[in-house]
Amino acid sequence: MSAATVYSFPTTHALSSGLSDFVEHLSSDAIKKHDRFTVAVSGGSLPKLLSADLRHNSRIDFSKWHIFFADERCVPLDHPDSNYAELKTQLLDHIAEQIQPSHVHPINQALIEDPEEAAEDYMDQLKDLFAAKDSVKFPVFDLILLGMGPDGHTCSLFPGHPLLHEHLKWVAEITDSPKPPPNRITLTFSVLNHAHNIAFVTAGEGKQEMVQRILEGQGEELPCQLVNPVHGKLVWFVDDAAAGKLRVVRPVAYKL
Ligand SMILES: O=C1O[C@H](COP(=O)(O)O)[C@@H](O)[C@H](O)[C@H]1O
Repeated sequence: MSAATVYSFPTTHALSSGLSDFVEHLSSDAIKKHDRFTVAVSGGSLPKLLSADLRHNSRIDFSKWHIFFADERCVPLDHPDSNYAELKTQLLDHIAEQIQPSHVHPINQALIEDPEEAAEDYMDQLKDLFAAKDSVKFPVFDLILLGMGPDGHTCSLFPGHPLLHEHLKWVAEITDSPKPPPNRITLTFSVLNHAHNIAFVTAGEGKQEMVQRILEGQGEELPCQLVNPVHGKLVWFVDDAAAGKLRVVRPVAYKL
């Protein structure tokens, strides 16, 4: 995997605060450059770690944000398994007066019974924002926020799954996810790797072995190791517990 900067924090509280500063910095840079901030957010433990501090950050102009989902489970938007529902609880409900509803892009709920159609529809949503010109090969997000599953999966890209070799689609369907629910849609590596910035966010002792395998291991093809930005920057936000087994990669303290 390409050289990543690893930021480690003594507690998840400190991690959330550092992450909020990081996102604020990227958001303000992107808004200065192109008057908007495009971000894709994962589910699982990420929305909580992301939002604890961010939702109180009054220096951010959320009205310029366009929020997509790095992956989504094919369930209703108010289902406990929905990544959108979790982000809504953790962040969107807290910034509802600042964010424009049309700038938040959940999966089309009418299509959850047909993951292939749901994925195509999601690609159309991306095209509406990113591909005003036909020449756009892949959407280029200002930031993609990724989680890391204990098996090394990220988004809904699982170890050994054929989707690891999907290079054409922007959004793919998966109907045999080893982690329930089985039906999902996910951004592909082609989209992930074209982002300006990618941040993995993970915490807890339960993740330390996999963090070490991903960042220091060799000869494996774990999904998180296939995240290699073409031109962008790759960073990890972890707590000291998750960084506990790193021996070669030296985590650094986060500084703007
Ligand atoms: O199923 C999923 O899992 C991953 C990892 O979740 P975590 O709870 O171990 O952090 C998550 O990044 C992904 O978005 C989600 O759909």
